[in-house]
Amino acid sequence: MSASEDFFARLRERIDAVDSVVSVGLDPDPARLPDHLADHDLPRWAFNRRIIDATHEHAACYKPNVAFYEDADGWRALRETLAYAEGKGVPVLLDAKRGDIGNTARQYATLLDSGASGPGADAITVNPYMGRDSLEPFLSRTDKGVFVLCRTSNPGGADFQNLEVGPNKRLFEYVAQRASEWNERGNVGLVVGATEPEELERVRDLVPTLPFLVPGVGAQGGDAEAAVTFGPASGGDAAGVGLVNSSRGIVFAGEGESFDRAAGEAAKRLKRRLNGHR
Ligand SMILES: O=c1ccn([C@@H]2O[C@H](COP(=O)(O)O)[C@@H](O)[C@H]2O)c(=O)[nH]1
Repeated sequence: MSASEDFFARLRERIDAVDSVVSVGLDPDPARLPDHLADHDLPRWAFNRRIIDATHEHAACYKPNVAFYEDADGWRALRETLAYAEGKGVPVLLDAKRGDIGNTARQYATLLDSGASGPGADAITVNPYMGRDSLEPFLSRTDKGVFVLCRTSNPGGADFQNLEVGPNKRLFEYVAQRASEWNERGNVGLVVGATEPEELERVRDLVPTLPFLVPGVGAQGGDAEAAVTFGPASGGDAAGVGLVNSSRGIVFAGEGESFDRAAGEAAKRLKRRLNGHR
C-alpha cells in the first residue's frame, strides 16, 4: 500500500512535518461562539476557519465532533471546515462514534466520502458495542483510519468498560484485543482517555502496535504526560503514531475578537508540553 493510501502513513508524515501529536478538537459549541460572529451566514464555519488559520502549524489533525454539526447549517459548516483543513494539508478525524447493523453501517460509512451524503474525512471514531459486522464498512476502507472506542474519558466510562468479562479481563481490555485482531488492513486505532492513566498504560501494554487517539487532556483534566507516553504506537508499522486531543482547551482558550490568537497560543503550548515527554 502506498503512503497516500494508508491513513497512518499520512498521519506519520503530518506528525513529523509539524513535530506535533496534537489533535485540535473542532467543537464549536454555538453557546460559546464569540458574539461578533453571530451575523455570519455560518458562524461555526467562520469560527473554525479562524481557528484553523491560527492552529494549523501545530495540528497533527483536526477532530470535529459531529454532535456540533448535526443540523442543516451545521452540515454546511462541517463541509466547509473539512475542505479548508484539507486545503491546509491537515488530516481530519471525524468523531462520530458510529456502528450499526450492516445496511445502516454502510450508510454511516459514507460520512468518510465527500459527496451527496458525506462531508468526507480521513478517519472516524466507531463504537464496537454491536460487534465486528457493525464496523466492517469502516474497517474495509483501507485508505481511512478507524478509531474504536476502548476506554473512554468520561466518569461513567467505567460503568460497563471496566466490568470483568473473564479471569483478570475487563471489557475495555477485551475490546483492545479484539480491535487488534480486526486490524487486518493496518487501519485500526483505539480511543483511550487520558483521565485514567493506569488504564491507558494497561491498554498500551496489551496492544503495542495500535495508534491511540487520547482525549481528555485540557478541560477534562487528564494526564498529558501519560497521554503522550502511551498514545503513540510503540512498535510495528505505525510506531510513533498517535494523537492527543484537546478541544475546549484550545478553541475556547480566549474570547472576543482575538479568540483565534488565544487558540493558536494554546495549541502551541500543548504541542511544546507534549513534546517535552516524547
Ligand atoms: O472518550 C472520549 C471520546 C471522545 N471524546 C471527545 O473528545 C472531545 C474532548 O473535548 P474536550 O473539550 O477536550 O474535553 C469531545 O469531542 C468529546 O466528545 C472524549 O472526550 N472522550
